[in-house]
Amino acid sequence: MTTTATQTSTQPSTRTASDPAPGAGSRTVLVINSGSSSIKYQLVDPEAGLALASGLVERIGEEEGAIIHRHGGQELRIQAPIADHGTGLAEVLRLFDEQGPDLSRANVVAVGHRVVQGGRFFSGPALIDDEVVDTITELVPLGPLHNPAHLKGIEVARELLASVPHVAVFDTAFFQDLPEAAARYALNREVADTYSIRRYGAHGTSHQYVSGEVSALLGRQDLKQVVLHLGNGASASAVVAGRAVDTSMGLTPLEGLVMGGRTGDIDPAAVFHLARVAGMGIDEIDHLFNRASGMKGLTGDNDMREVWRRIDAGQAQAREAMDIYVHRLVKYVGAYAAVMGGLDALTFTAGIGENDARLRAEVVERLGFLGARIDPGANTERSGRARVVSGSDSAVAVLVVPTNEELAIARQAVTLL
Ligand SMILES: Nc1ncnc2c1ncn2[C@@H]1O[C@H](COP(=O)(O)OP(=O)(O)O)[C@@H](O)[C@H]1O
Ligand SMILES: CC(=O)OP(=O)(O)O
Ligand SMILES: [Mg+2]
Repeated sequence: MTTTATQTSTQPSTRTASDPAPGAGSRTVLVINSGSSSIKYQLVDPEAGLALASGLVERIGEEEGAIIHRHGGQELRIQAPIADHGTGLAEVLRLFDEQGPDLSRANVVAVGHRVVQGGRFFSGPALIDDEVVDTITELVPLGPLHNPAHLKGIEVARELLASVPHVAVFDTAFFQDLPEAAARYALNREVADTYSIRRYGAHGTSHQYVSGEVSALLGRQDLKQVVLHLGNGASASAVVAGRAVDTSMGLTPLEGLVMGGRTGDIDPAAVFHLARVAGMGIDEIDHLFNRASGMKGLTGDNDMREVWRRIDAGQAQAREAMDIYVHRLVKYVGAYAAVMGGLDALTFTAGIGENDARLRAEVVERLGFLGARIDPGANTERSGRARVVSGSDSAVAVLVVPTNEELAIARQAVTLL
């Protein structure tokens, strides 16, 4: 295990307190955002929009894991293998004990848990009890990469922080009342209804938060918006006047855009074909589509920075993979503009959306037919702040808005107290 401590100024988009002690009487929420191979966390003062501490557990289950814990302007980095999400979270709580801030003195009023798949059961945050845990467990087949991680996190957190309420905030909640034409597949009605097969979407907490920030930034509530959440998982949403009208993830977070390791859209007949002709089993195909495809399956690496390095080194397959990624994005933005009958604002968010100026420029260039024009200066600015990156001659406002699922989760969690 190696440990390094450094001064840091890189922080999530929640303002970070240089003085780690929350103001007298201010309430805080500990938010746990378990991804497929990582845990992001923040200790948040939801009223002030202030992160008192934040961090990240990376590469869970791999040979070389890492934990980054930030608070009071300090960043502590620990390198060690992390077996699973339960171990990772226990380690994070130990770091709070050892490095601070002291959770017992931080007036923690709730623990907020991100849960990707809530199926048709949750249209808002839920106080976690055994019944809610059972429902999240039943939904594992519809959130195979995420719900098992959330369950581990919930189990460990409820055990170690037993005196505060735990709240689940679902990625699917924002999409619960999608128009039926967007949510229902043209699958046999009886089968679809018996097995609850419909579009549930995901990343909804992020799409709701980011589209709300865009409305505030542009000073308009009636916007027709497309939000592109481009992280390791990636999704697009169409939002009209604050309500989601379509989204690219479907029954599970597999459908839609090209992702780090997931195919996104693919003809379901590929499944029949691989089973019949290649003799593959259903779990093998699941792994192939969910983990061994996307940018990783096309180039050998799921990190967009590495894909660009390979493009710059002249690797044709990497350039082709980027073309597939961009093509899919352009297709979705065009389709959603048609669905909404126009497009006022196009926003990029999450790890790739926020940081990859080159990708944004390529996508906006291809959307020139809609009148979209990038401002190269604003696009390549490295401030990390929410901003408009389109030119003054652009018919569509193009923006970069850092997502903050943790702050949004904290704000929703306190509504239940
Ligand atoms: N400067 C950058 N340029 C391009 N991609 C980046 C950059 N920084 C981070 N990323 C991408 O962001 C991804 C992670 O995004 P994130 O939203 O944290 O995903 P997740 O929540 O799914 O883990 C990484 O896979 C990496 O490809
Ligand atoms: C739903 C989903 O894909 O989440 P993430 O991007 O955090 O893996
Ligand atoms: Mg994410």
